[in-house]
Amino acid sequence: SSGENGGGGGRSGALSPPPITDVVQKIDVNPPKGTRDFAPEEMRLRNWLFQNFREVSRMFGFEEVDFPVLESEALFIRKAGEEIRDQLYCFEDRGNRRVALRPELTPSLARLVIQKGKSVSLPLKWFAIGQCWRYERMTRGRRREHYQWNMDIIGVPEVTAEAELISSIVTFFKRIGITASDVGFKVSSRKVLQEVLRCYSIPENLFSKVCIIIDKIEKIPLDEIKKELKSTGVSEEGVEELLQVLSIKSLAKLEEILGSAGEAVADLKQLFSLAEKFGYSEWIEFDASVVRGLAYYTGIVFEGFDREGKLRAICGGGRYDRLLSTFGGEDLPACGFGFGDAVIVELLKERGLVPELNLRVENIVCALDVDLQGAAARVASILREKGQSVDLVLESKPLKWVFKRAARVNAYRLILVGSSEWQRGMVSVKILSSGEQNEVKLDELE
Ligand SMILES: CC(=O)Nc1cnc2ccccc2c1
Repeated sequence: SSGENGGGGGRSGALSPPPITDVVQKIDVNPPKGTRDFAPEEMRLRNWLFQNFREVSRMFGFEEVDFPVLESEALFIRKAGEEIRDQLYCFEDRGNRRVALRPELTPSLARLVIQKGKSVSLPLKWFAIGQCWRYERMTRGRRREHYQWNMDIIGVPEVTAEAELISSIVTFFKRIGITASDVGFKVSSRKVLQEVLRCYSIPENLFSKVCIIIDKIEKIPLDEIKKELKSTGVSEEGVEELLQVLSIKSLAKLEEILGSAGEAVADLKQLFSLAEKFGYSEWIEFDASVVRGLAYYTGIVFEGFDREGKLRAICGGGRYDRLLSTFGGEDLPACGFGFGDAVIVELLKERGLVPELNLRVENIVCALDVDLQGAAARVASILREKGQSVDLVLESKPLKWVFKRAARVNAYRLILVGSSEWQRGMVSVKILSSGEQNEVKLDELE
């Protein structure tokens, strides 16, 4: 506590002890449970990841958008029994409004599309990278926040949109050294379930609930799944038929069961043929058990998985043609995906693909005595005006310290401002890798 609060404390000598109000109780310097800090090394990796997200989005002609991390709770209240709903980070604000930290980006995107209405021309190709939140009991020790890359195409009913989205993710994986032998995409369509449920005259409004239950098929025991399905109103026979269909791993088999007339088979055949044209056939496989855990998907769904089966889904997405109308907007065909920043880093570590990202400063500039500090500042400004990075030594330090600092910031060269050279308008430049040192006129420094 310095002079500003009048009382004692401050730096000058041993005055009276600071008034009791100034003593801050020891605070916990760790971030809140389930959240992370990004110190420089972690931030470099995050920036590298996001730069690749952005570069791929740009290559696919997508425009970046963003939304508030705080949204009206109503945006996320869905009654399909999703996990994301149980873990909503929601509260009442000082204006007595029910608000929530967004658990995903798609509803915000839908909201903005409706808000823009006729003023935007279709198709929209938007991407966002945003922090998403969940509140879950820390018993599971899982994170409460992560960053998600989303890409969405609004206004395209054809499967070409889903094929384009998968192509963008494949492009991303290839950019960071991940191959089709590392990961794959399981692809299916919710229309498969829809067509089966129709055979058993299950009412449409149960469709989302059934999907959410089925999404848990690998997470909870099978008889629990059956129980939940029956309590939702699916008949014994319907449950058996559903589970039968979900185990299909080939499109041909699916066609045998569902026939060739339905949209599910037609969409999936088109997707696989487009995948061939895009050149990523070896990345995708049909798997009828993929339904994804978000209520609003209506068609093709897909998820990226690691072929060693050690990690959770890397990314996931699909078609959600009804989401806009649930917000009172005009229905618009839409599809998109979410790609989290956590599992991918685990995968990169597993595969030894985390890049070496060292801080590199081009110059470290140091005055050799205290009355040359101004001269050193001038040298730093000249270099910075040329767009160069400079770590300017801000206090008088022994040369030993300066060399240590130069190594720490991984400087390319050390520029020393000494009085005899400065009299002659020169500075001393040392290339730290080779040790080569020479004097350079100030106005010839580049
Ligand atoms: C692996 C991981 O951290 N998952 C994660 C972490 N935080 C979240 C926060 C909101 C929604 C989903 C989330 C998912």
